Amino acid sequence: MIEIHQLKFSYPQSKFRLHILELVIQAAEKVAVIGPSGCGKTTLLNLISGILVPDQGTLTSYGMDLKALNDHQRRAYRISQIGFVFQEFELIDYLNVRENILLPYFINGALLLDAGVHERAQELAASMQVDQYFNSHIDQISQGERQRVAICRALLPQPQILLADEPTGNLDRVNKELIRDLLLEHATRTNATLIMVTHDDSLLDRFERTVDIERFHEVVETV
Ligand SMILES: Nc1ncnc2c1ncn2[C@@H]1O[C@H](COP(=O)(O)OP(=O)(O)OP(=O)(O)O)[C@@H](O)[C@H]1O
Repeated sequence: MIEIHQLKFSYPQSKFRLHILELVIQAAEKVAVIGPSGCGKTTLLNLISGILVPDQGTLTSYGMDLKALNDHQRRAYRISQIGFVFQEFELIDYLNVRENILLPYFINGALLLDAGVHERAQELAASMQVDQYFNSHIDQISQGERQRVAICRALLPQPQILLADEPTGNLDRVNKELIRDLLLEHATRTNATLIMVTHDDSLLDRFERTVDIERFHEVVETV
């Protein structure tokens, strides 16, 4: 469960102020996050993942008060609990599909790359319908396939919380729905919490809840 109470956050040298009075996301809930551009959707995901830290208030994730953790503990939380999928995929062009999926294991010493992980990578690629490209380079596959590879990478460490920031933004209609459905199906199968930011109202109907960030916070402009 993710619980936010009286959270206040601002960036240095920015007039933007995020103030979320109360937001509770249940464990394993599938939530779509909406709201106009600049209202703080990405900021919220970065707070939940521990990349950003609230200035005030509390943000508790699966019993952990993120503000009370030190940098090392927050990084450990992020590596062990969070899977992040981005609009721009953030794949590495000079690595092949398999290497991109395994990337978290190359860069995080805390994750152990053993035979089971290799096997799971193969299974995930099959479930995301990209296993036939395992040894292909990223520039040899389509946009929709790239996003599915990025999802495999996010899912491989078996995160409890899957955060997706406008993951369908650059895709055509068929791929938008496919990516949404694959995220939902995988989160359901693994009992993960899924929080997906989207601007596309036509994708909302399959989520358990839609959270409109504007309704949860007030933006205070200061001079
Ligand atoms: N690193 C930063 N430093 C300063 N200001 C920032 C930073 N990142 C975001 N902002 C500002 O914070 C506000 C909220 O940004 P955020 O990216 O969270 O909005 P968003 O709702 O995700 O927008 P969009 O739908 O356009 O992606 C914006 O006004 C943005 O300019």
